Amino acid sequence: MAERRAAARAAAEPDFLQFNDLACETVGGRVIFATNEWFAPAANLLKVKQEPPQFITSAFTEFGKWMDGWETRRKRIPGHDWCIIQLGVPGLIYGFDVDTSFFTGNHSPYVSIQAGCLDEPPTFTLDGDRTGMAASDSQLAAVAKLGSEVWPELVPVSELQPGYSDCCHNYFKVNFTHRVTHLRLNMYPDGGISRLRVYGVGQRDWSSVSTRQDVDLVALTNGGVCLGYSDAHFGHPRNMIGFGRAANMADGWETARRLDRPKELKVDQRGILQVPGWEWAVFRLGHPGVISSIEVDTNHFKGNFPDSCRIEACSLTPKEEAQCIRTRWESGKWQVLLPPQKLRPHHRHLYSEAELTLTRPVSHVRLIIAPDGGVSRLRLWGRPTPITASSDQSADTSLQTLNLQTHITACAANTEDVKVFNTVKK
Ligand SMILES: NC(=O)NC(NC(N)=O)C(=O)[O-]
Repeated sequence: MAERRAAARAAAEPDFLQFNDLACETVGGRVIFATNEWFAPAANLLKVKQEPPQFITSAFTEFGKWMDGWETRRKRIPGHDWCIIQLGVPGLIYGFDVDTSFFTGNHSPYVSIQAGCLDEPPTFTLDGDRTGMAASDSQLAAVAKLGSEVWPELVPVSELQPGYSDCCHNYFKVNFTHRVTHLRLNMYPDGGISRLRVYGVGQRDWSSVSTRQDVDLVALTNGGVCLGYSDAHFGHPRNMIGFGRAANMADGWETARRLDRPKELKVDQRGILQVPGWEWAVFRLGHPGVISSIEVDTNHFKGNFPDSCRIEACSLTPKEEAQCIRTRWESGKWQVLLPPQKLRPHHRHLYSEAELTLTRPVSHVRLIIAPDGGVSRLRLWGRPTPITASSDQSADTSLQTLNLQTHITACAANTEDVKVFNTVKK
């Protein structure tokens, strides 16, 4: 019953929720200006997903009811409230979730979102105004220099549902093909919003990166993105490419226990479990490159780390990528990058060049774990390879080519995979 409910919920959710949150505080997203923050600060909008909005009936501050979101005072002057958010990872935006959890009777009735595409980040941070008056003239003048009034609209003025649990997610799909660095979130005329999730794919400026410098090519901050997976029961694989080390198990990739594990377990000469099934996650690198070292971190996974892992890689054109997504990544192009490795609990596994079996540039990788379990971080260190017009991977860096429709297919396929996984052995 619970599974059926989860499947129905997943079917109703938009596909863009599979992408990365480019504004979250953990990737460096921050609010640089808010017209008013009387009841609750706008910084709450960007809290990490693992900290869902709370409501504490008995919690009050000297300003009023404590709320876990951004809440302005009831406006008694002309205008509307708005704030400016600097994305932690500039990139292409595919959709928003404006979450109004627990704002009932004080939620913002209308919202719109504008995009800033700035070459130079502003050098100031302005504190939100808690006095209940309008932001000062000098604050507004500084913000006006950003041009926020004229920024293009990603979400036109739209009605918001209040924060009851069955309608608090207000999803907005976006069709905008420019790299976004900032957002202006407008509330009409005032009120509260608990969280803003900005789903997209990072776009790093690679011109400043030397081809002789090792970088984590799959990092979210460098434009890496998860394009498919077999199971994400407890944690999404995109968490593995997040910033720093994982805060806890929820900040990693964790699958359900596979039901096809043999009743009696056996190991081979290397001590690796002999099991019929495995779980997988595919990533596109932020830039094609030659991978020279790998980190697989099972931090926090102590009784539920995978027995072993291996990594495969390949180089795909956007057309080939679309085809792979349609066929659920069963393409024959995969080649072994890291042969099977026995894993340890709660441990940072480092693999050097000598242990890797591919020396050519790749654009996609597939992490395979057996039989199931959790991995908190995956780091793929390597050198970005120069892109020539004739190169196979020429368009891979232009994430504008990401085909959302094929991604939807992959997500639908994964839902099916979860069903298949419960009854059929791989
Ligand atoms: N009970 C309330 O939530 N009142 C007010 N909001 C807060 N946070 O106190 C309001 O009406 O805007």
